[in-house]
Amino acid sequence: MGVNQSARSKHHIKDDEEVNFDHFQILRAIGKGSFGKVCIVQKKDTGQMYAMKYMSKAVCLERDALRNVLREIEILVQLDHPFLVNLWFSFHDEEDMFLVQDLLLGGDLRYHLTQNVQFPLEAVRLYVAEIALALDYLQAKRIIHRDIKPDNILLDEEGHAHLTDFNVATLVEDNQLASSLSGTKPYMAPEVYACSADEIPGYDFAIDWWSLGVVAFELSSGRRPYEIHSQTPNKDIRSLFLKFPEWPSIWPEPFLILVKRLINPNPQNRLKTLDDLKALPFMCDLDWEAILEKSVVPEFTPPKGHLNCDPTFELEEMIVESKPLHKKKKRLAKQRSLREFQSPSAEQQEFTLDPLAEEFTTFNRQKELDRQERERKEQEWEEELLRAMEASGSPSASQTREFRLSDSELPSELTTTPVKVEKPYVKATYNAPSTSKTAGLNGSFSKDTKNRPHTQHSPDTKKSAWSKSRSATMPEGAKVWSKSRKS
Ligand SMILES: Nc1ncnc2c1ncn2[C@@H]1O[C@H](COP(=O)(O)OP(=O)(O)OP(=O)(O)O)[C@@H](O)[C@H]1O
Repeated sequence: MGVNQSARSKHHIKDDEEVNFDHFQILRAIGKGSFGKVCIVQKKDTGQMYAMKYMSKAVCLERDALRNVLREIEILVQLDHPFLVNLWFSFHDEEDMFLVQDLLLGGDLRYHLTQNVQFPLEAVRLYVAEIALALDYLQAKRIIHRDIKPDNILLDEEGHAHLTDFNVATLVEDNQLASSLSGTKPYMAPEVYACSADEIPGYDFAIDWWSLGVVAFELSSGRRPYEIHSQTPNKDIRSLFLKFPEWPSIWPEPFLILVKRLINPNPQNRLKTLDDLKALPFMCDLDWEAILEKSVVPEFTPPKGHLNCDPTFELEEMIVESKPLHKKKKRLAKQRSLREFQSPSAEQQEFTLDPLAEEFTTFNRQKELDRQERERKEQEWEEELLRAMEASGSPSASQTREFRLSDSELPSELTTTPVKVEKPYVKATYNAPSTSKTAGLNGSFSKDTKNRPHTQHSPDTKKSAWSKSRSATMPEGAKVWSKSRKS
């Protein structure tokens, strides 16, 4: 479904307008998670397609999951990597919170496992390399994902892997450890369980590399190294880790070494850096630059011609859903006009349902990219001007630069100001300092184990990494929604 040029200009969004639900055309439902649903959308002004995940505020509140979503968004706005599912926009309305992300049409690895795809080792090698690049990037930003599993690795149409779902991710300060029992049981590292049993003070990035090892094992054999399910008691899981897994005998030695180094119960001896991975015999002849540029062709290409997802999501949204997304506009308009006739106290009630609304981070990556592009062009223009002046015998570039105003001398809203000085004319460019806003999340995030099979989330009680990360800087496009609560 295309949006032609005139239709796009009709949908032009003003610079000062916040992105919202009306800016997207809903195309079809493609997925469902514990708290939200996912559909394909098209941005009306640009025609660009995205995946839009939307979560009911009421449901999240009821299941004590609101803080996790706010936290996920705060982490996502800081990230941009070829092997992550990147966030483009986040916003909310009275009913839902929306995350608009890269659209990955190749399906998740869990879907392909259930379709009995037998991944060749070459394919697994590339997944490991791509996810390892993403982990290395996250590690540099001090983020532990904590939920690496086939369900959270989405393929694009060519078959490249992208890590998603930062719902239980955490940000740790230097020399700090994470400590909560978070993740999905069969993929959780031994030290996560040991920490929950109070035997160790915490764990670090090494847990993500363990999970990557479990994923590599599963993709290459169709089973996991240890027989662990969501109901397996933690103490039984811990005794399972005392034995070595049964390694498939058909695996070639270099691949076996890779998996053994990842699934090492001792985090000190585990493979946990990109450099260590690159040095392994199974990985050492890879062209890592080409991998990062996605120019290595994946061995497994997701089937084209049909959506790689369960088709029942679409039917469910159309038939069963009591608040279907495609009827949202009408529904909200009706509710809003109804509210106009209600007492202010009813309006207050709405806000009591939405206690964290003021901490929601609205985000617009497009705006940020546009700003960067504008700055790049201004910079180019200035350099060209200086070159031309030098060539024509005008004051040298260094002399000319003396005429530039410093940032502090210019009004903050100024982007480009021609300034007249003694001849020749000099253009002073205001290079806006990268502004940062501080996230306003309070406290730790909550436990929401009840309705989420295989997944446990709980607060990092032994330290408050997240509360420390409250001062994390965010890109220009991010801002904390600041509508004051009516109380
Ligand atoms: N960016 C995306 N592009 C394409 N499909 C997606 C995208 N994000 C999610 N999906 C699909 O939608 C499904 C549901 O996604 P969602 O993140 O809500 O669920 P989940 O990871 O299973 O959530 P949870 O772990 O919270 O239960 C995924 O399994 C995936 O197949």
